[in-house]
Amino acid sequence: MAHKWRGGARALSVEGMIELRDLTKRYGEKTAVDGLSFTVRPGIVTGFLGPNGAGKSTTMRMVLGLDTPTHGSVRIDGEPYNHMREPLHSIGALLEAKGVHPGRTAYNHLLCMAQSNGIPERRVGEVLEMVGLQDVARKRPKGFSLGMGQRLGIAGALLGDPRILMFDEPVNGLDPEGIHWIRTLMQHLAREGRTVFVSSHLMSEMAQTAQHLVVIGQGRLLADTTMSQFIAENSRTRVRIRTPEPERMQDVLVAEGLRPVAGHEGSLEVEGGDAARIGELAASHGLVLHELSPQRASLEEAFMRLTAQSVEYHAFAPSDGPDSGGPAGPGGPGEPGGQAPQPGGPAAPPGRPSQPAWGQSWKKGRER
Ligand SMILES: Nc1ncnc2c1ncn2[C@@H]1O[C@H](COP(=O)(O)OP(=O)(O)OP(=O)(O)O)[C@@H](O)[C@H]1O
Repeated sequence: MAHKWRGGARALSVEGMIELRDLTKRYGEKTAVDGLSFTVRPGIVTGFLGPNGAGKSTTMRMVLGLDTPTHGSVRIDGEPYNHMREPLHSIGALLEAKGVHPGRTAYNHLLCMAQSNGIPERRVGEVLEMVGLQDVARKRPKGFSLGMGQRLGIAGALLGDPRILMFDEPVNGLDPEGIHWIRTLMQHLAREGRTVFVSSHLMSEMAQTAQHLVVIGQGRLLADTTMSQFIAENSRTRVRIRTPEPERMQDVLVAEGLRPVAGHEGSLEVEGGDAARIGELAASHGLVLHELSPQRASLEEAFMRLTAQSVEYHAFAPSDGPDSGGPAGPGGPGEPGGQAPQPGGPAAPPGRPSQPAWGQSWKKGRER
């Protein structure tokens, strides 16, 4: 990956872009992708998010011409994938299902890909080194760990030194070191001016990796926006208050038209409250505060709010029983057995209707 991509006249138009226009895919009665239109641009990592079954993999398969759209179109660098003579030079992809010939070594697998795309053999050694698989180049991938398999898939994606890279769930099942490696690689590729389009279920991972987000639910576009705008537009802020006189504080807040709810460990939480105003109110009533902290919503929370209506298969967390609405305890965010804590992310507010537990108890029921 020696060069940076520089813009010529073509680069100003469509080069490095993936353009979807009214893309639709139906499988019988099922509409997997429903009129999607968006453009993925170079120089940044674009995260592609959506609950299970939202249509991410189907969309990515249509980008690569592996599935035929029922309606609409996808263009890469201005043309459909199937019109490209040597597509690996334009777009490299890692899809969930890896097609590796069981009898071929890692080296030969890449060599076959290279030969069918007019790529010189020396590039095979280069990409194996880039992904750290040079020592196992002559081994068969069937004995590879999940992480090694992902690295081999990424080596294949990088083979043609393409300007556009597309990864479907690249960190699925990887250990922290593997996740860190892929994240760093994607950011590096984007800094080189490449287009990086990556799907993931891991909200916290996307928060650290992507600058732009495309969110879909049940095949439809829900958001196409920057990361910071996405969080701001789809989440509400909350203020946490801790005081030795919670009842009196509550009365003061209610008198101001605010709606405090019982928070974690005896705290009060106010949706949409302004911390400065609450602090002034407390001072004017002589109330001692032990904590007054705005709770910034995490990407995970913003995502769940946005997609709550469009998840395909709902399952409910154990907390949906009689205890739902109580203080966040074990199993709640940040607690053992709960969702991964988010940097700056709040605990689930008590009193709020429970939402499906992300990544905990959702299971797909595929017709495939
Ligand atoms: N070949 C197929 N035949 C029938 N239905 C399909 C087929 N492929 C996908 N679907 C359905 O289309 C919908 C979208 O599936 P898709 O795999 O694209 O979603 P996804 O967002 O990638 O999900 P996940 O994150 O769980 O992988 C699902 O309801 C799925 O069951």
